[in-house]
Amino acid sequence: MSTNSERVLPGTGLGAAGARAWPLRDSAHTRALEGSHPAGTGNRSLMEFAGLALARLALAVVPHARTIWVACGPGNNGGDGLEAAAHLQQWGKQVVVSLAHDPEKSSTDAHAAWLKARAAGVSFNDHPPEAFDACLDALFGIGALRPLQGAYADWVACMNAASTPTIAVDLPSGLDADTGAAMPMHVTAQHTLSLLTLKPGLFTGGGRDACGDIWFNDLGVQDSSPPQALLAGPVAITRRLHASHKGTFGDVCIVGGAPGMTGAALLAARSALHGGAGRVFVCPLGAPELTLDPQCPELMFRSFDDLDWSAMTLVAGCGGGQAIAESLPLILGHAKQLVLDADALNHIAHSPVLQQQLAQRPAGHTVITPHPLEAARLLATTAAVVQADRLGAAQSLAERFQCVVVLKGSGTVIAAPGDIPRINPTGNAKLATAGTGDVLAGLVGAHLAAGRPAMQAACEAVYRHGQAADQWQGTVLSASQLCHRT
Ligand SMILES: NC(=O)C1=CN([C@@H]2O[C@H](COP(=O)(O)OP(=O)(O)OC[C@H]3O[C@@H](n4cnc5c(N)ncnc54)[C@H](OP(=O)(O)O)[C@@H]3O)[C@@H](O)[C@H]2O)[C@@H](O)CC1
Ligand SMILES: Nc1ncnc2c1ncn2[C@@H]1O[C@H](COP(=O)(O)OP(=O)(O)O)[C@@H](O)[C@H]1O
Ligand SMILES: [K+]
Repeated sequence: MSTNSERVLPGTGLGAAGARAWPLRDSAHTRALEGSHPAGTGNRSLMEFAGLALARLALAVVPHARTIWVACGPGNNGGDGLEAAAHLQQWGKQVVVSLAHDPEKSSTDAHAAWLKARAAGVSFNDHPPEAFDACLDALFGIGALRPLQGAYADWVACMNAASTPTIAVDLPSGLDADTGAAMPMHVTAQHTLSLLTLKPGLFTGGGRDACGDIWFNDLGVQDSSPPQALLAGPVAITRRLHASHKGTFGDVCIVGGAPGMTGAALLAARSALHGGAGRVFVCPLGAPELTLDPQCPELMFRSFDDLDWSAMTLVAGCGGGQAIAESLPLILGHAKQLVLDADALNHIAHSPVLQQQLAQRPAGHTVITPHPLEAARLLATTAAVVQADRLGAAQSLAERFQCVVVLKGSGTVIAAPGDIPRINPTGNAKLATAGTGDVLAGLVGAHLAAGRPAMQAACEAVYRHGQAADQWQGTVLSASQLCHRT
């Protein structure tokens, strides 16, 4: 029997992380939606649809499994697991269910599912079977609020230690559905079936590592209300008009590269060039004697004081060190379009005057690209706080500084004032190497210079940057190599 769920990540097609954009909905919205469809569709409850979808997915991804362990929690997530257990047992599998609660005290639907599982001949055991071919994590979904302890913690440890696949019901137990923050004890699944809605926490922070492949089943409920976030879709290929010239694609100027960090400016510049900018200038703050990049002779080197950059897109801060500080008032005041990265952001974080200047720039012309620590400095908090709610942190930065924010890391978040935040589906840990952020800043500059609105420029650049890493065949990807492939 084939699955009736859709695979969201990884998408199908060459290196495609996400084949299309998906609406993401948080747990408060999900509960409200559930409340408006208490009986599901037809005569079946949502839990019955969920259980059938789970059983069908299990059969599709582990078709040869004979013994399936279903670990069920006390809430409706456990109920979904019991529904699936009944189906799998009826389809000839040996199903062992573990419960650590009194099923007589469950919700009406979960109690009915327990009765069904018993009637189907499922075995019940307080301990996991000695050997199992697959496991369903039906411990906790959107209702898990506290750290997992006792039998639940033991079962999570057992799932994570097993060499057989785990399929998480709705979300991996111990993962926050809204933020992607993972509790110290959480399930690391090979597959996750998100039910009724796709939750944002699956795609950012700890989500990607905890979920494995991500699947979705809407349980037959259509929802056209505005989402709380969007999973960004693929970038449309733009055709270059025949009658175009280098001026059509805009000028990018890279200001950065303090002593010892000239490479950061060069990486950003090469990336802007390969990303499609018409002309790229470099103002190396720490190496005025530098007049040529032999590996990229297209780049033009100028002194920042002598160049008329007023009509260009500026990318400021890559390897900027202390040297970028004195230029920032001028840049913030006069750059037409601006990307701020690294040390530019660190200086702004320490200066209320620069912060005010940033917030007062004309709307829609500025993109900042902090990693979590840079974001924390700007918000006067810690990287751990930022990581605990990446969507919230990015949106706060966007509102506070009135600009587009690219909060980098696993599941990069792109936010703009008054807009729905996006989570980028592309990219992987091959990008976790020095200089890839400089490449991204240059690429955002190229997309801005080509005339894209700031939010679109940021989303496109982040998607392409990650896609290049997803399509890279080698195990190691250097920033220099990445520049050429975006
Ligand atoms: N909503 C929907 O649209 C649909 C929902 N569906 C499914 O229902 C799931 C949500 O169900 P849910 O609301 O019952 O929450 P769930 O995640 O089972 O956990 C809550 C229970 O766990 C307990 N508990 C929490 N932490 C604990 C801990 N550390 N250690 C021990 N106990 C702990 C908590 O106890 P309490 O806090 O009340 O003491 C409560 O009893 C959802 O993810 C999806 O799978 C689908 O069937 C159909 C559509
Ligand atoms: N595990 C990962 N998954 C996806 N993207 C990642 C991962 N690790 C790093 N990246 C990406 O790599 C880039 C690193 O940027 P940054 O931390 O600024 O590095 P640097 O300052 O050395 O250039 C960002 O675009 C980030 O999103
Ligand atoms: K679960």
